[in-house]
Amino acid sequence: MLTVDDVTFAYAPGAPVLSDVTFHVPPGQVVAIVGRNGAGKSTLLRLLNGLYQPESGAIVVNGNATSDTPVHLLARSIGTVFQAPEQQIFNAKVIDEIAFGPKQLGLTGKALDERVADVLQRIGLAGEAETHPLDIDASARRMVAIGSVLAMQPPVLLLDEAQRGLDKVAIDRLATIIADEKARGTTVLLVCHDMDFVARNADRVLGLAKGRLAADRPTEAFFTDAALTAEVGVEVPDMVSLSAALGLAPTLSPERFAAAWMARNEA
Ligand SMILES: Nc1ncnc2c1ncn2[C@@H]1O[C@H](COP(=O)(O)OP(=O)(O)OP(=O)(O)O)[C@@H](O)[C@H]1O
Repeated sequence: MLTVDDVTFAYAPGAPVLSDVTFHVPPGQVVAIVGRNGAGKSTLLRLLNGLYQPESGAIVVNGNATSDTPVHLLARSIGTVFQAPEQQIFNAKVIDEIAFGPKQLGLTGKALDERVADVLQRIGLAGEAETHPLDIDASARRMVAIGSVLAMQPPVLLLDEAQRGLDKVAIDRLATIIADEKARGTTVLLVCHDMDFVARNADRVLGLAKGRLAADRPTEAFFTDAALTAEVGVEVPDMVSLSAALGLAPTLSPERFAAAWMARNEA
């Protein structure tokens, strides 16, 4: 569970980069935060994991107010995969990188081994457990960084452009991981410029424009509102642009697209 209430933040006095931002995300929901470059996404993310404090308003992560929870304790509630996550890697074996976080949480013995084995399998690297993270390809290395956060089982998971640089197989694997986390009741936030990835994985979209929350809609309702996507300044997924190009009602659903296409051809 994540609660952001009326949050305003400025780097310089009198020049807020986020103003009056309010949203709540329940457990088991996947929310994408989208917007133009400079809209305030990374700033919001740093507020959520307690690296910055709001000028006004409040943020509560899994029952912990960011204003009075030290960042290292907050990290137990909110796991962040930063952009360029491979820079978070510092162990000499893939398995040690995955085990590091759970060990810090006090896991030992069978519980630790099972947790690590499960994550290695989920990130597709069970066969590379003993390999040095620098000896696997960039996509796999990124999966190691994602796995090291998953291994902590945070109730809130922030993925900042985690799909960027992944190969096709790894992107599918990440989609499965997101779906599994959702099923486990994790609150998942994606900061993402890839609108096809957002359309495929998010239940809901928050659109930031000039530091304000311009959109808070279910994913399909967001992407099929041309005025809103223009205001937020994002591309629409291929399925929506294809529907529009063919003069069909915009949709993210291949089934609805096919039904509309066939109905028109039969008419
Ligand atoms: N450390 C900083 N000091 C001063 N201004 C900053 C700082 N970091 C970001 N900004 C400014 O705050 C605004 C929001 O930036 P932010 O990085 O949060 O946007 P973003 O949506 O994440 O952009 P991008 O998609 O390019 O990552 C921008 O105007 C940016 O120039």
